[in-house]
Amino acid sequence: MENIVEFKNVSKHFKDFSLENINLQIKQGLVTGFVGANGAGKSTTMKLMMNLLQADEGEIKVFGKSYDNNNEKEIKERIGFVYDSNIFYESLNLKDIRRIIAPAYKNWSDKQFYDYIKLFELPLNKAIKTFSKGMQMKTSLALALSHDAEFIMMDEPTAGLDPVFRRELLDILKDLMADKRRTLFFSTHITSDLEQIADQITFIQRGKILFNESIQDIQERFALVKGKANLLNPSTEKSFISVKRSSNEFQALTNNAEEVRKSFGDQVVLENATLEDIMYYAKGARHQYV
Ligand SMILES: Nc1ncnc2c1ncn2[C@@H]1O[C@H](COP(=O)(O)OP(=O)(O)OP(=O)(O)O)[C@@H](O)[C@H]1O
Repeated sequence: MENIVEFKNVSKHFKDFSLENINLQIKQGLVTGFVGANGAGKSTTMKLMMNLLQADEGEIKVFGKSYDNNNEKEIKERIGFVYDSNIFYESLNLKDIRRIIAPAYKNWSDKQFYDYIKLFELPLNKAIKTFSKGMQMKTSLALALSHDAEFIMMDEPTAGLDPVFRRELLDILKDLMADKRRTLFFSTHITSDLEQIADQITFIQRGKILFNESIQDIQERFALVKGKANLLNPSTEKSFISVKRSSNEFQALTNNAEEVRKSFGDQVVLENATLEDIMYYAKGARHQYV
């Protein structure tokens, strides 16, 4: 499977925060969900992908090309970056925006644009400032699709949307992905959206990628483990990413369910871990795990 994006040992340092040694591959035709706590580095990673920020170390390739050698325009033609807020001058309407944006793209299709505007039920003549958050999100998506973007990147597209529109948006995204020609990468805090649509999950924590795996692998490897607290000692605890104790019992997260099954047998109970469980336990992780 082709890599649409590839990060090799990428680092970016700010005064109080660093993205460290990021290795990441985004595969063609898949939906990859990007999760991590507030401030974990998701937007920074996406800005690096868009060349809105430049890495201090390492190599970034998009469609197999780096941003040097005057490749930027060619790469950007093929990306639709869906922002989470209105980036256009607010008194413009959709007709004005089309007039400004269309000439910038070789692959622009007016037919696609008007088809999506109709599908998304957006008004052409109303100022963008009157649009709801959901309408602004649809506008960004319609623009990305009108230049036939192969790689669609969205920063928290479902944040602040009502549940009905969220589901509609997920349906639209599922339809777009049906022919596997496009690749979708989006950040979110709403893990239930990912359970509906994602093939792959990239998990970032404090500037480090903890894993980038298929949903199936995550479901197989990760589990919540429950048992009596007297089973815990420094050696057995090594099987767990993090452990929460109450007086006589513990609950823990493992990323190696099979090993835990072998070593603890029926002394413990294993349950499927949701993405939310993984995020919750990973916050208290005692060590780096991949
Ligand atoms: N230009 C910048 N200069 C200095 N620090 C920055 C800059 N951009 C981001 N940061 C810092 O980098 C860290 C990561 O920010 P980032 O926006 O990437 O996180 P995030 O995972 O997208 O968070 P959220 O889920 O809250 O949107 C934060 O501590 C932020 O303050």
